[in-house]
Amino acid sequence: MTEVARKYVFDFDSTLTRVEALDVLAEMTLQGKPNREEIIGEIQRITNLGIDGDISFTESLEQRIKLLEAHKDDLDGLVEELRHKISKSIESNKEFFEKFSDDIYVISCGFKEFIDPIVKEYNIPSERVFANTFEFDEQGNIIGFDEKNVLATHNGKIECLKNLDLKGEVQVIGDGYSDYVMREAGIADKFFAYTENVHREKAAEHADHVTPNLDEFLFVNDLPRNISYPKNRIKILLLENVHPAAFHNLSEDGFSVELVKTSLSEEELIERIKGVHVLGIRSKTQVTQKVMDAADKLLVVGAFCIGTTQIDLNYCKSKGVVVFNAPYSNTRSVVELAIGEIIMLMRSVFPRSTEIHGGQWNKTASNSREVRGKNLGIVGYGNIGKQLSVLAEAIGMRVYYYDIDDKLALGNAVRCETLENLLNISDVVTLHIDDNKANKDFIGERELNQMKDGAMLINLSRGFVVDIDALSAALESGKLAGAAVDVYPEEPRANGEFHSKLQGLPNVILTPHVGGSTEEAQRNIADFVPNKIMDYINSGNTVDAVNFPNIRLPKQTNAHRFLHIHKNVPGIMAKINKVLAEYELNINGQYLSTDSELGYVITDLDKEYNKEVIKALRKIENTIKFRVLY
Ligand SMILES: NC(=O)C1=CN([C@@H]2O[C@H](COP(=O)(O)OP(=O)(O)OC[C@H]3O[C@@H](n4cnc5c(N)ncnc54)[C@H](O)[C@@H]3O)[C@@H](O)[C@H]2O)C=CC1
Ligand SMILES: O=C(O)C(=O)COP(=O)(O)O
Repeated sequence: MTEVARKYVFDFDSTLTRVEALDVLAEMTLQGKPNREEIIGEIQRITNLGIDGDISFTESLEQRIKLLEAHKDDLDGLVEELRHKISKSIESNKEFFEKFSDDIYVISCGFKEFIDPIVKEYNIPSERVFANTFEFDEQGNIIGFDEKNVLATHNGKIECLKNLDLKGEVQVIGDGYSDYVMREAGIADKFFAYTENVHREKAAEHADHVTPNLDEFLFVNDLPRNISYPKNRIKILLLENVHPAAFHNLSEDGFSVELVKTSLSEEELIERIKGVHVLGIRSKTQVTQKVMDAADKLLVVGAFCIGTTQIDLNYCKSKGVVVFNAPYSNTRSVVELAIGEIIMLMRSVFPRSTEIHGGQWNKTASNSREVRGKNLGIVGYGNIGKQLSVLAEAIGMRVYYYDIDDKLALGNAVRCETLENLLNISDVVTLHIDDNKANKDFIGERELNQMKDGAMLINLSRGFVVDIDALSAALESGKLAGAAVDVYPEEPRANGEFHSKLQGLPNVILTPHVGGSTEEAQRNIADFVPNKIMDYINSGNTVDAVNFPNIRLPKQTNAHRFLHIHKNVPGIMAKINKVLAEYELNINGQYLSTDSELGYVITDLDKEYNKEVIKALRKIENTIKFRVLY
């Protein structure tokens, strides 16, 4: 694996560190000055002009140093600051710098005074750091730089590298055009545009390879690295307009994320799923067997909602694909909408509103009632049902509930033994049963007839739960005095035209599946689900997975982690450990979680391993998926 002859030439600013050091120095030295912002802006502008090669580098340096008004004493503070600003993937790959120390060089147009102490911690000695040096006056003020240094001149890096006369293949890793020119001049063999901190078009355009982090660089060169597969190679496809924070959270962690506003049809998804490692959906997208069969790289499906029956959970499991959802993030939003709708329906607010919008003043108390003292029947006493129970009591309703499971009654809520009991006594019936397909037509003609005359029905659960024909008939006949419906048997994939039998009926509130669509809920989901996804991809954790044995793993440093997903048949563990023993691997820790169909075993190893072991582990009969984490 070790290429003895290869040399690695790193840029410093915005490559090894996340920042341009002189910008940081400016922030420090200009503190408290009235025109600070202006000067910092100017320094950044000059820095960029220099980096992109639009003004000569010497010129850029001169102008900046003048504006800086820095002193020798400021440099200690700067170094301290830079220590906390090492690029994330550089920091996590210290091992590479240790192992290849002799072959690593820094060529920078920055200054040795702050570069040396930083890169020293990465085993790069001062003699392999090529950079400018400051000139100070007697008081220690920085007044200039050593103009004889080639690095103070335009394209000085070319000259510097030439003088070094390095043997073997020379690879340059940097973010700027000044790094690329070494390759253009033919002195370096390859240029890697390093975009972890800043993406400079000019550098990327000319690169042999754009590397969004050091992991990618190490992967391409097959060098030792902290994670076995660079995160930027992990593709995440987020459908159905999930909150932009999800995009931010996942991109921040280094993944390649694509956002699509709408849901996709099965055919479209089959087309798009190829090469995708993580799929994010909401309630609309159907993850069917055909979709799964087309998914050649899929590791995780994230449902950015509560419901998961749009996903073939078992088939996902059989393919080793873990599914997460957000079981609580939008609960409160649904509950608040239910409370609002109960009041709106009982007061006939929508008919009054429609009349007045049409120019009709109709002040009347008929069919307008308080909710206080009325019976609320909650069907499905789960997370939503229970929270609704508490809030409804707080506004004076008498709560009854029905659930197939035994559920503890909260507050003064009263459990009904049968659905019929509940339907018989409720002034408002609200549905919060889960999205299990067995709940299809749960409320049909018979159940509607069991309701009190003039009662109201709310459905915020799933469209297929209510027989819409029967509901519209009950409303038209006056059996029911109103309804609020948020979910429909057929819902469009994108915003646009929509038709339902319920349209135009009086005292019927129709909403387009927005029970969980609040800014707060969507924001919460955009944190919750990506955290689960990242936890699985980065560490192998499956806590809260809906279709997979749950396991929380200890964090490992300086270890290798193998994830092995297999059918739960006798003897697999023995086979795995036999292979590990054959390759003389020392096991640091091993964790197993199973259900009746599937086994998930995680093995931590404490030393380098022969890559052949991976092939051998993959070959074990009944293996579903195998992944090396780091
Ligand atoms: N409109 C919207 O935007 C949203 C809709 N939902 C839907 O709300 C529903 C409830 O969500 P959660 O309370 O979080 O679910 P949950 O799983 O916590 O509660 C569901 C409850 O329904 C009960 N249940 C299931 N089938 C039943 C049946 N046939 N008869 C009586 N009880 C039954 C279960 O035992 C459970 O207690 C789900 O269908 C979910 O998809 C959730 C969020 C937003
Ligand atoms: O959370 C759920 O189950 C919902 O029904 C909300 O779905 P949505 O994310 O709005 O498509």
